[in-house]
Amino acid sequence: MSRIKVGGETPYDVVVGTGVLGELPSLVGEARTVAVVHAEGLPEIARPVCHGLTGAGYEVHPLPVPDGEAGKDVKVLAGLWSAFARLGMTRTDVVVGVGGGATTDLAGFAAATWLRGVRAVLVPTTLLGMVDAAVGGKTAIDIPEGKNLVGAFHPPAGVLCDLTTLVTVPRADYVSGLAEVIKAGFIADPRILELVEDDPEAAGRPDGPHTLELAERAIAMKARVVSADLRESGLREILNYGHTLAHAIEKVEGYRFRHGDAVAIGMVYAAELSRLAGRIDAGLVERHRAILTAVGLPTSYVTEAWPGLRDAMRIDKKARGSRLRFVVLDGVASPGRLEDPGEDLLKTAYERVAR
Ligand SMILES: NC(=O)c1ccc[n+]([C@@H]2O[C@H](COP(=O)([O-])OP(=O)(O)OC[C@H]3O[C@@H](n4cnc5c(N)ncnc54)[C@H](O)[C@@H]3O)[C@@H](O)[C@H]2O)c1
Ligand SMILES: O=C(O)C(=O)C[C@@H](O)[C@H](O)[C@H](O)COP(=O)(O)O
Ligand SMILES: [Zn+2]
Repeated sequence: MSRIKVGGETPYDVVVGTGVLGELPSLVGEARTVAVVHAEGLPEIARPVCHGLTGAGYEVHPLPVPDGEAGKDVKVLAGLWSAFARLGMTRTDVVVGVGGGATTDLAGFAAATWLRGVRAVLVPTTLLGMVDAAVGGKTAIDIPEGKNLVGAFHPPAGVLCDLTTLVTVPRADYVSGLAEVIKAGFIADPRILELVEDDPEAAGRPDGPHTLELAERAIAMKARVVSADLRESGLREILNYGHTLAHAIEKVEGYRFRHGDAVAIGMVYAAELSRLAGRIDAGLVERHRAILTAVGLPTSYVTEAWPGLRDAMRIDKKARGSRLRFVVLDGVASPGRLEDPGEDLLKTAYERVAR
């Protein structure tokens, strides 16, 4: 078991290991009521969490929410607020979020907004949730106008990553999580890229020889970044590599497209932009395609979708007024920004990603 420290105004631990559920009460700390927000399709994963907390003396209330992205919805959030009111949740009580990144984003936002903020402890049960979504305090829901447009920075009080939960994750969802691990490799940790390239098949399995190391490396990278810049005033933007196009794809797909798959395509797009801007060579762009393809991630998207995607990108959170800003690379582990690239560059880069 390892404990990765996240610093900042409200420091917390990310506990990572196999069979570590017993650590949960120590992360929850003092509370009377614990509301366990979990994906409704995962009762068998929520049950041991609730059981462990009840055994530790808490008053535990399971609150099932729609699975996946369907849960990141204002009506679902309002349902949680009503449930918290019925339970009489006070500022000393705790929300525990159990599930994939979508469920922990929702649970975190519910905690951020209830009574203007109560503690959230997150128990991510997908690779993507462990290495990215549950760490760093970004919480959000989607609206038809765009992805994660309503949310808050609300760091969790603790994160528990029990790798045993990964064995039931559908393969496509596991591989989708690898996109964020690979993102961590390109922006900050070349060793991640080497580990995946050495044996892409093993990287795509939760029982692969390097699963723990890959997860720990990605979490440690994110912990370093968010410890220094919780509110994304600069450095934290690097975590958004590939996300400008990714969020546009998710929006035009009505949020029925896996986040990590969209990030994979978005990273190839950002790499193409980097190359067209003269910042990296073609070899590094091809390295993106090769590693993503090797693990089974998509690297291209529909040609005709460009006008809709271009429109959707206008509302990207990194934009300043009408000026788009992209995270690009100047090399592996050397992220930079590309300001207001111009329509020709944006379209030409897309043509290289289109199929
Ligand atoms: N807050 C952040 O910093 C941040 C970072 C990255 C991604 N995200 C968000 O995370 C979401 C994507 O997360 P995700 O890829 O985990 O998707 P997800 O939450 O939609 O989960 C994918 C599917 O796996 C199921 N599942 C979860 N755990 C399981 C398990 N142990 N066994 C079997 N099935 C399981 C879920 O019910 C769902 O159907 C997106 O909404 C994205 O925007 C947030
Ligand atoms: O933590 C961050 O910061 C990230 O950008 C991580 C991303 O992987 C994640 O998808 C995040 O939710 C995107 O944030 P957004 O601010 O672009 O909605
Ligand atoms: Zn992401």
